[in-house]
Amino acid sequence: MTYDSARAAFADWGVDTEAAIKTLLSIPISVHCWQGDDVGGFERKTGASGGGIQATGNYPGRARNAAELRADLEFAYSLIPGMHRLNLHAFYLDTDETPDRDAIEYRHFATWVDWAKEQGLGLDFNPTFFAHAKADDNLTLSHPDAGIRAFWIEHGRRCREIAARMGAELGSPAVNNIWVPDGSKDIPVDRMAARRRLEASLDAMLAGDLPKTQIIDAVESKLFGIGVEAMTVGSHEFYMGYAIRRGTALCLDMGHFHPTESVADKLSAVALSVDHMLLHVSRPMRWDSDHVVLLNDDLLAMAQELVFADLLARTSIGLDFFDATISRTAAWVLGVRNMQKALLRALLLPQDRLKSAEAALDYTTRLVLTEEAKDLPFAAVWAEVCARANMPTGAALLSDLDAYQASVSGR
Ligand SMILES: C[C@H](O)[C@H](O)[C@@H](O)C(=O)CO
Ligand SMILES: [Mn+2]
Repeated sequence: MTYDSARAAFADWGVDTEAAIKTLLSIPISVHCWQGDDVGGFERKTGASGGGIQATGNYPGRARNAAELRADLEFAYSLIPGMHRLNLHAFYLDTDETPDRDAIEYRHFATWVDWAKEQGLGLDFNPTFFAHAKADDNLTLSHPDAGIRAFWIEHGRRCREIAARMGAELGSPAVNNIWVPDGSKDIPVDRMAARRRLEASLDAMLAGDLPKTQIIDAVESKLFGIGVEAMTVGSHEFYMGYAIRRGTALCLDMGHFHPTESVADKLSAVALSVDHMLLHVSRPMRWDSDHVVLLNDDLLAMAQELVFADLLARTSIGLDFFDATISRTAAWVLGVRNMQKALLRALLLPQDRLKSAEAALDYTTRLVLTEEAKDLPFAAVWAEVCARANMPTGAALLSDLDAYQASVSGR
């Protein structure tokens, strides 16, 4: 179907495709750097990821340094319509120096900022509380040892300063997301003490106001991880309460809840108590497996909630998956484009008619419209978005992805 016919088909439903395209192109997606190198980071001395997160697979082409990662990202962005962000973890510093985590400084990330300026990207940031000897107990900010807690507090404090400087340099606040792996493999007897220590460490780390125009602090909960099956210190209830008490943003990772829970359903509930939300868009399979996101029901529901609940302006959309069994650049491109397709579909739905039917308790109309709308020509509008950006769709996308993959597979 041509775009003009699609536009007319949507107009019959009272939907303006041009308005939908304009909104879609205004939504930045924060692309996670860690898909490009299997969450390895570029410190010159780390071992395994630890913290219960691990990429599996050995596909050729992993980025081995910041320059390779930037080249891979540039390629990925070249196939993603719109202007986006990069989500950088602290252990992706770009320097010949070997500062420990409690000694990193802005200058160790300056090349990333220069590059982001050149590319017109925003930056987001994350302290890295894993892949380090002082995280080997799967305890960091909640560690019983005050010295270890102090080390991680200093790391987190420095990361906030770095993130704020990035935000200032780029004129767009950096979301600084805090995820710690802390937990217990077997049943603990003093959960309260661990949670009190985490709260106190977070308070120490987040002490001192930084301008909201430069940084948005966020906290990320998790249900469980490998090696911390019995208890995660930073559970959902812990961080939801913390975000409300301390006024931070709350990160909802789609892989960090029980598999039967709908993370989309949480958005409107959380939004009543928390000003800003961060999404880690992911695809858990049986557990927090971080598969590449598909255009599936979970993603469509998430996008629909963002649009219908009018939450786009106060939700940062980040991705969090890593698959080393396929081309890493293809994983990025596919994942981001799927998020965009889901948003576009939500923007193209007859929102007002659906909401009116629901408000009138006319569930028949709501169901019929919902189901019939599934036949609308969304693909033609997406193809138009890509054509205007000079980017391929369909099988032609694969040729571009394959060609780039071939150029890096000798790494
Ligand atoms: C690398 C990320 O910080 C990490 O994936 C975290 O966000 C997470 O989701 C851990 O399970
Ligand atoms: Mn996450």
